[in-house]
Amino acid sequence: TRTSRPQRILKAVQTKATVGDPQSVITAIDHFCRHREWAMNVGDEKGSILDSVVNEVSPVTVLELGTYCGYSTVRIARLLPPGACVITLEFNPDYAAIARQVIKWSGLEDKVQLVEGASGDWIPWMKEHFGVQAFDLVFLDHWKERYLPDTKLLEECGLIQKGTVLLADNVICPGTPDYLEYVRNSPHYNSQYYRSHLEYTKAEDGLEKSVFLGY
Ligand SMILES: CNc1ncnc2c1ncn2[C@@H]1O[C@H](/C=C/CNC(=O)c2cc(-c3ccc(F)cc3)cc(O)c2O)[C@H](F)[C@H]1O
Ligand SMILES: [Mg+2]
Repeated sequence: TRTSRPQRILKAVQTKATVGDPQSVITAIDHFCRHREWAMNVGDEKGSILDSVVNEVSPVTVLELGTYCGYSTVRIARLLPPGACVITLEFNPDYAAIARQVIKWSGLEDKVQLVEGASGDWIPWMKEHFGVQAFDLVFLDHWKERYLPDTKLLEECGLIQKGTVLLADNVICPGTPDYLEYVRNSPHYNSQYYRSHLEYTKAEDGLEKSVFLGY
């Protein structure tokens, strides 16, 4: 049977990127998705904004919701200093398997903890299972209707503390209206919108950065 799009993305990485060179992995995926087949990676334009937020926060513990093929996982992990790590949740086993190989090809497996499972099931176990006190940065890029419930769950589990930064992809396209309304109107968050474009297209999209101010 036909290969899947994630399998074709992995093949592009394995034929075009250099083992141990994260930037070449990012470039290979962007080239494939711009010139061969569109895919829902955060992409190069929004990816540069993600990079600037990671550099600004210089996080020790990062949570990523929705790994897909691991493109943004590699973007984040390549900027982390020794000792810092990104925990990334992916509940589709086929995507998780591809992402593990993309992350391995980039040479960043020591900075990544890929957890195969659903955010709603795993968030309550983060403290106990991974010894996480609170996340410095959360990158939301999973099912759009889960951004708000999972943010509330992170708050309830004490995983969002004063200074934690939430960075959400796709707040315009496909859109996350209930999440936007929440973070923009809550007195506990300071929110700002980074206008950009939907990956590999001219359509508008953007990232919302929300800093938790404490209770
Ligand atoms: C619900 N809890 C989950 N836990 C763990 N993994 C999860 C969970 N939920 C999903 N996953 C996992 O996270 C990923 C899901 C990403 C969804 N992303 C998008 O839909 C998305 C869509 C577009 C898009 C825009 C315009 C258009 F015309 C068509 C598409 C652009 C984007 O940048 C996106 O991120 C993965 F697939 C799923 O298994
Ligand atoms: Mg996205």
